Amino acid sequence: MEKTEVMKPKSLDDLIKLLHKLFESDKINVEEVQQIMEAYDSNLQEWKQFAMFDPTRYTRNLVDEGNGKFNLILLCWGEGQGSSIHDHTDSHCFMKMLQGQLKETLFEWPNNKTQDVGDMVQKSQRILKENQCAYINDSLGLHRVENDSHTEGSVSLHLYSPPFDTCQTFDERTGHKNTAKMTFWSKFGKRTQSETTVSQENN
Ligand SMILES: N[C@@H](CS(=O)O)C(=O)O
Ligand SMILES: [Fe+2]
Repeated sequence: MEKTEVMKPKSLDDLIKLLHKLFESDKINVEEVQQIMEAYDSNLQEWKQFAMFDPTRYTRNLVDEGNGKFNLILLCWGEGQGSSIHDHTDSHCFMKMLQGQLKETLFEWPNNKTQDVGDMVQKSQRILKENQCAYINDSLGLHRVENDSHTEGSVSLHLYSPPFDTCQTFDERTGHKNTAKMTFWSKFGKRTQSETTVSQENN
């Protein structure tokens, strides 16, 4: 089978330009987006302005609003920090590693919608390495992401389309579900104000 040439972004700005082009169309090609994000060679100088860590939890830093079609968010994961098990609100989720590693654990949806059902079923687990780009949506399952390094922070770049600001989180032992509001630690390189001190839920 013929392999189509993958465009290689020359910089983070170039990647963002290419993404704007791709998302002009109503139909998005998941593999193409994934390949282009993977083809960007992470360069600290280009994204360090967005990288802000919090000692208590992972941070979400808005990089670009994608003309309303997507959100591009840089996530900073301190040593041992991770997310709870969550869904992605019917959006596409691309996750590109910029620094360090992250462990991604996939879970099945709990099958009883009204009652707690006990331990959630783990489907698979993998380590995401620098420059790799992973993809998930709700039909593939739920996930939890963790930086299990004791010595190094991790940084990842997430693209969500369409954008969303709430998701569902799940208790690993019971399958019990909650709605979480997702907030930004910073927007376009500037620390966001009081709204985040009121609710710092992420997930
Ligand atoms: N989906 C999560 C990060 S992750 O664990 O994939 C978020 O946007 O906060
Ligand atoms: Fe996620």
